[in-house]
Amino acid sequence: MFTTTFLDIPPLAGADGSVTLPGSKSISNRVLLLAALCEGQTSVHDLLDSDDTRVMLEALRQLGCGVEQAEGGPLRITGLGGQPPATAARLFLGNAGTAMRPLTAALAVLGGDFELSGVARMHERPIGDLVDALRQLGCRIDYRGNPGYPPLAIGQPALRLDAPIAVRGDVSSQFLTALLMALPLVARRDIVIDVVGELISKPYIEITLQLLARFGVVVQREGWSRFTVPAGSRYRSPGSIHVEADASSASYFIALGAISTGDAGQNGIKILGVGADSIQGDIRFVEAARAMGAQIDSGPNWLHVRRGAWPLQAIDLDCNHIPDAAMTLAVMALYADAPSTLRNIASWRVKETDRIAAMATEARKLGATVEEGLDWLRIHPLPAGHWRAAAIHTYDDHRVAMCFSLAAFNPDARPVRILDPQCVAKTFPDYFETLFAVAQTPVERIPVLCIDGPTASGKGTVAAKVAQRLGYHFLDSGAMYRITALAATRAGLAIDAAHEERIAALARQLPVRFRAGRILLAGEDVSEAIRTEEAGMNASRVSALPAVRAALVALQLGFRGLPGLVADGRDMGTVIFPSAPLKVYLTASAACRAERRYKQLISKGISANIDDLRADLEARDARDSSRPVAPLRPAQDALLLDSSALTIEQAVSQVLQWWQERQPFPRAD
Ligand SMILES: Nc1ncnc2c1ncn2[C@@H]1O[C@H](COP(=O)(O)OP(=O)(O)O)[C@@H](O)[C@H]1O
Ligand SMILES: Nc1ccn([C@@H]2O[C@H](COP(=O)(O)OP(=O)(O)O)[C@@H](O)[C@H]2O)c(=O)n1
Repeated sequence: MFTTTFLDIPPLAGADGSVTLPGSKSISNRVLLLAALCEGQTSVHDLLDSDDTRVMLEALRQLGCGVEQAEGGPLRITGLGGQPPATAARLFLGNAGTAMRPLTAALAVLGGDFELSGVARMHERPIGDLVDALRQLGCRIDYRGNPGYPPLAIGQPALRLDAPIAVRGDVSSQFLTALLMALPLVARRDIVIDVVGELISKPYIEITLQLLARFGVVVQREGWSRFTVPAGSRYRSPGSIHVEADASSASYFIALGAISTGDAGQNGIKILGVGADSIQGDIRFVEAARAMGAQIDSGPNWLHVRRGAWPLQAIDLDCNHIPDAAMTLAVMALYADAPSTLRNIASWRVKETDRIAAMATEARKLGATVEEGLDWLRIHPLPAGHWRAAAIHTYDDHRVAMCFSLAAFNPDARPVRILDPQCVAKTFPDYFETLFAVAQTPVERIPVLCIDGPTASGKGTVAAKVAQRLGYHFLDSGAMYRITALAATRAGLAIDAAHEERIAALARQLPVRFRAGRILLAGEDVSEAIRTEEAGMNASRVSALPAVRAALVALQLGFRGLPGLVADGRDMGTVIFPSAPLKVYLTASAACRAERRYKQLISKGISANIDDLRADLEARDARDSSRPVAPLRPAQDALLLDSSALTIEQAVSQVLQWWQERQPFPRAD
């Protein structure tokens, strides 16, 4: 996940490949509970891993339900077979409404001695309507704190199933969902539920009914006001079940397939985890995307989207049935042949933010003409030659952030800045990583920031921090030479000109992997071994061999990936990335650098002598500067930064300021 204050997306040219989307939260927790309540074992595939699902699993374990997971395999739940589970338990359900409500209903009808509680915020979330409905049935539920709110105590019921049960449907559809999942456990006769008030969020009830059917219970419904759980209903495991990916999240990749082509033609985007037969309401976004020209094939649990009509065809659509996914249409409309109108979207005004205003304001920053009404939005296409680089404000709204990333495919090759990119965490923490994995762009469009300089000038420290602030990849090129020197020494090769070819051959095929900040050489963690002063000296020697330098070029170039790269070393700006838009030459006096290295070594518990260190680093400077190939010297267009009198933070700020001055965006703040 990008936790930076902004994320600059370079201009993107195409996309190709497949994406696996995170599982839907509402489906995940329903499936877990149903698997726990039925007979037999259920293999649950692609479960969403989130706080809410973890809380549910822990509760199910406490209730005596078998939960196993083999590495990389599905989760195996052994159901309780509708029998009263462990008859007493204290369940802590965090802030997971999708665990609290259905568990309350299920345990209340089964009976026992249970207590259900959560975090402070959970104790402010109402549950009175559900408790009232369950009490009509004869369930025994007491409030342990404020009436109408958790925590709750549940006892043994004296069930009365003859009269219809009334439940309010106009506050939260979760109360009805909870009853629908609990009542099949005790359906000795037909049980009727009457919904009081206009039922909201019908697509979520649809999901509940579909999942009940997968577990063998078919509920009859009359409109959206009366539901009957037939006598003799009984949960049966489907054996294995896939949790669908979130259909709203799919909309960004459906749009991506519709607007982009790949290097190798129109292979399109394959979306794994959700298919057109999805039980989620937002899957109907597929129809809207088709109307705009997308070519979409689908199968069980997958969609395949290719560009069809181009430019896209404008649409005029009532979006009431897909309020969340429809936001994606607003950005697709920028690539259309005429103005598109999205209607009946009044609910956008009361979501995470006023989404009508937000979409209009941000699209205008890109250069678009947008008209808005109380419950509609009209977006005019933005022709080539009129796109502007824009810093998109995201209003703590994940969907605004995800939608506007698609503007990076504009024909004018303008980058897009997304402010507060971590707002996507709400539903799709790795959204941008997933996008970058399939997006394509000519390599020269991927920005590189080079920091070169002598040893202990602070390059590595500053470069790593700059990379972190920008959300860019980080290349510590010195590490490549250090690893090569280590590999050569271990192979018994003296580091000299006589062994140049053999060491170069070794360097070309270094079995090196970079994982979570660690460096693995042939599977062994060498992160510490390459950091000794001796390893640094050997690296300096090995780096003077031209064939070795040539051998390491491809490995270094390979770090240039989306969204950008910060590279530190000796020749980043002069040899490896000569066209980088910013090159910094970082120095500090020899005395200062010796002192820094001394402190660094002492803090790691390595004994050192400051005079020796200074003599060593001056020798290293001399060798690095005087070698004929890629000598250490500032690139002609490098900016000089002497860090002798600067703190690390000051050096980082200076580099970021220079970087910002080269960007076409207004300042992030
Ligand atoms: N501007 C600075 N002021 C003070 N100490 C610094 C500064 N920059 C770096 N350091 C410290 O100097 C040491 C050497 O920095 P490092 O990044 O390893 O240098 P290099 O990569 O250039 O060899 C580190 O312990 C770091 O914390
Ligand atoms: N791009 C680079 C990076 C490092 N090197 C060499 O590799 C050695 C180790 O680099 P490093 O950056 O890890 O070393 P320090 O600057 O941290 O001491 C240096 O002394 C350089 O000789 C190089 O030649 N070219």
